[in-house]
Amino acid sequence: SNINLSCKEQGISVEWMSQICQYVVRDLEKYGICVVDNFMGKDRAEAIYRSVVSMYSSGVFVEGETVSSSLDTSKKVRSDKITWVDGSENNCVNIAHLISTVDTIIMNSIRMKGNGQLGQRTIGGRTKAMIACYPGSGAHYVKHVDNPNRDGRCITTTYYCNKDWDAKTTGGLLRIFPQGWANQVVDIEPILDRMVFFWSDRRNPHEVQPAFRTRYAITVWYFDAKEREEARIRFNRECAVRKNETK
Ligand SMILES: Cc1cc(NC(=O)CCC(=O)O)nc(C)c1Br
Ligand SMILES: [Fe+3]
Repeated sequence: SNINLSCKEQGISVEWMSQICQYVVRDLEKYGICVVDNFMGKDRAEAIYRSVVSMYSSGVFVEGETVSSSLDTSKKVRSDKITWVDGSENNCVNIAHLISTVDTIIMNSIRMKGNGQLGQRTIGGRTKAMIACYPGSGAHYVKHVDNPNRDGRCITTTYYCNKDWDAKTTGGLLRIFPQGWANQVVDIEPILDRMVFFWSDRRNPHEVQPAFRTRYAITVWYFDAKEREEARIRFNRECAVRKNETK
């Protein structure tokens, strides 16, 4: 089947792939969140870390849209710097492999048709990979929902490549407040080679707590085909209305 083909092409073991997909399907259905450690293997994870560090020092990162103009980072909604890659850029060969590995997992997990949420979904594309850098000194991201208004994004996948991260001293936890879990929170340390999958909608409000060391994360969002199409139709209709108004 083409699952085996894509695994062979990418040098991924079919056993590992089917194991991970079972975790993803089970945990997304049950908790709406799935954390997988040792995702790419230590060597490749450290190569990804070196790539993002060198990209950051080459100055390609830009400010994530800041709501408040205040320079004081504690008042900003978010203080990360971001850059978007599709994996073809130079020094991104390992990030390209990360993206294609997540693609294969998402496609296989959908095909496994968990009888719950995943079963009803058809993944229709994804964003590029957004590399975010929280430059330390208290950089954070306030509590938010990735997709509060049905823009099409259904699964958020975030990969961490921070070597020797110790959240006790450097903070930077991803804290998720899963809806329907009373006041339970899920604290996830952004450690090297950790992959997190979670529903992008209102089920998973989350924040990045202040980080006191440079913190990197690579995020790819996967679209639900139907929801994305409906969002596109709404967007085009709103554009048409706006055009009429300005006439
Ligand atoms: C640019 C952007 C990034 C994120 N990332 C996180 O929430 C934190 C993930 C982490 O680094 O642990 N979310 C949204 C809604 C936008 Br937009
Ligand atoms: Fe987010």
